[in-house]
Amino acid sequence: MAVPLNGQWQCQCPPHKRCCKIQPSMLACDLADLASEAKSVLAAGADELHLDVMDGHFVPNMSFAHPVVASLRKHVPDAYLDCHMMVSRPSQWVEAVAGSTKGAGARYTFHLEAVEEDELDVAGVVKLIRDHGMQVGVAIKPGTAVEALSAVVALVDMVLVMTVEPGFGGQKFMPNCMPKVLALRSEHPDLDIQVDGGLGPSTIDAAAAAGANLIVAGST
Ligand SMILES: O=C(CO)[C@@H](O)[C@H](O)COP(=O)(O)O
Ligand SMILES: [Fe+2]
Repeated sequence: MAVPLNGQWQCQCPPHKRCCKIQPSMLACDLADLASEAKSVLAAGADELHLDVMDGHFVPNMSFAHPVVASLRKHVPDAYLDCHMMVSRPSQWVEAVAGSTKGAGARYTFHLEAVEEDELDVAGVVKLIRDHGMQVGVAIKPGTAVEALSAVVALVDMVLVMTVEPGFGGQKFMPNCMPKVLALRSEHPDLDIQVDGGLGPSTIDAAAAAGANLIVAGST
């Protein structure tokens, strides 16, 4: 949890690897006023900014992409940018996103389901992201079994367990995804586990009890 300290927001978690963070999804804001919306959630204590990039192919919706992220970065040079890449062939955008997020740190979270057979394999995508200086997240959709992550979980910094079908904000939290969080947490006590979709006051407890420590919240 972040609290104000000497005019800045400081994380109060003990100095172990796992820390609880709230990551507002900027998809829910007035995108025509993205910079001031971002500054306002950071001033209110948001730990990181969650940026939902959608390509209209991997998901049936489009949002914004790296040119917008690059413009936003100039206004929030100190913010950690948590890029949730809902895109097909995730390796193709690594260089562009690395360029647009340069600064205080960024994570490139790609969907396991989006990696195509004729691009790099999953380990190759992870390496590419690291080689470009970003942290790595891997995401799974509600219908993807947690076992699909077994070969990749040791390679990444974070796992995102989607709690709605990716593509739209404002959907209902799917509690039936919690056993996946529980299974990951029991195997990986120090892993950063993110949940995304329908999180708010009435659902955050279930997610935290299952072991999620990174909470994305858009419409809430
Ligand atoms: O990735 C996504 C949707 O695909 C999310 O990040 C949503 O934008 C979260 O919004 P709420 O469900 O909290 O309204
Ligand atoms: Fe997201």
